[in-house]
Amino acid sequence: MERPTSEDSGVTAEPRVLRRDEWDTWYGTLIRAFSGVPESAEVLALYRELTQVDRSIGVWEGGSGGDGEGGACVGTAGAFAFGMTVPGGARVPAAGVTMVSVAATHRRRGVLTSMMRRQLDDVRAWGEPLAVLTASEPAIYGRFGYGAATFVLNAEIDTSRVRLSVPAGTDDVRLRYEEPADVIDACEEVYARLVPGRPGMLARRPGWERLALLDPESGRDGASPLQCVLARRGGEVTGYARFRVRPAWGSEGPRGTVVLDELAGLDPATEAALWRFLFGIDLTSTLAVRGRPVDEAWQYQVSDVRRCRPELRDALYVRLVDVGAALAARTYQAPVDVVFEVEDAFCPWNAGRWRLSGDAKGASCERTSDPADLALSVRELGSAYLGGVSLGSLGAAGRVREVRGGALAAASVGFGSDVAPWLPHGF
Ligand SMILES: CC(=O)SCCNC(=O)CCNC(=O)[C@H](O)C(C)(C)COP(=O)(O)OP(=O)(O)OC[C@H]1O[C@@H](n2cnc3c(N)ncnc32)[C@H](O)[C@@H]1OP(=O)(O)O
Repeated sequence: MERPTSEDSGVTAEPRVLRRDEWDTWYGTLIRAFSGVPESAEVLALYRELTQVDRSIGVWEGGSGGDGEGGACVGTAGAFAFGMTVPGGARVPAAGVTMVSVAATHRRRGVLTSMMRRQLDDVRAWGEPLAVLTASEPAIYGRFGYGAATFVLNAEIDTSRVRLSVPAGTDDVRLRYEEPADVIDACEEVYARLVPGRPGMLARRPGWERLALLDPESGRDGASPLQCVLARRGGEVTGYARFRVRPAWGSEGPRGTVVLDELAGLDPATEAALWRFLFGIDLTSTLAVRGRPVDEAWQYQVSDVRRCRPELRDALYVRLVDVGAALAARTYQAPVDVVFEVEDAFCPWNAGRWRLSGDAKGASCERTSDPADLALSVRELGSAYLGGVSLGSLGAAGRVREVRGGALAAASVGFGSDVAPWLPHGF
């Protein structure tokens, strides 16, 4: 089917960098594309502050000036400057693609495609080897080379029936209610210490810690304001949980729900103490958790995992913007020496053959004219990059072609990660 070009559909403007004074209009376009329900003033103010305008683009149509000035904003996209942990613990610059929208009046005319083109060219020019995002719909970004790389666990735990067995040392952990804002620095310190240990975690940029405290009444869905419990061991802060409680009463009595927002612990005993606390809050019978790591310990401590109703969900999508730099930035849990034949129609600078040699200490990845061992698209490399999706599984799905026998299994082991990659919060 022939598609109108951006020119014959009336969208003539190319994406251009946002100006600070255009933010309200630009953000208004985004909000409308997400249904138009207004955000609270505090949420709006924080996002205005966090937006990196010099890394944000918009498409403006019908303005008087040559650059579309004064026209309508019909497309938006931003790219936070993040540092993301990769296997081995290095922090790699990653553009956090965000706030993507196209006005419904201008959909399916190539506006998103033009923004993705501009943005990936920019990310490359900034020297950032990775672009990452969470997708409103998984079908959108594969064509631009993004692959689903991390998954999260959601659960609705029936705490009236499920018991938790905790490891030794759990009773040494002391918990205390605190005002969330009063202990934000202590919580951030815990968070920062966890970042290098898990691929996919993002070092928080200044100001991001305040996102976790935003608590507009409209977002509570009948639950309490945000509550916080701080964990200490031997006087030192070792973890925290932020949560809400939604009360409910049935004919049989109380059946409230604890809704977990965030939980972090520096050691297994602290984590277990926090989970035990959440399981046991009086007048509740459900613990609702979303977006947890897929390998989190509580799953192996419960008496009945089925009554926890676990559910997997795709989370972080990864795009290798510079294949060589990205693959060389992580380590490999078993030695790898493999030539990839990479297909990348959207970022052709990545296409062709690359030799990756590496182990648990480091890696190099260079262009080569040697014959290929494995053939795949950049999207599969993105999926496998953090060790959360195995190259072997992608091969079994027909998405990686093994050219040299044995190469797939060897590379698959090397790319794995002992700790499941995890993105703790959206952006
Ligand atoms: C990281 C984030 O911010 S995720 C948030 C993404 N934004 C939203 O979901 C808000 C609501 N939706 C929108 O604003 C728009 O529909 C967008 C941004 C998803 C798509 O914008 P458009 O300008 O319509 O996309 P564009 O015309 O460039 O489409 C390019 C291709 O992607 C396809 N496509 C676009 N959106 C979708 C979708 N939601 N599902 C499946 N395919 C899609 C198009 O059909 C087209 O395919 P083709 O090249 O085979 O013809």
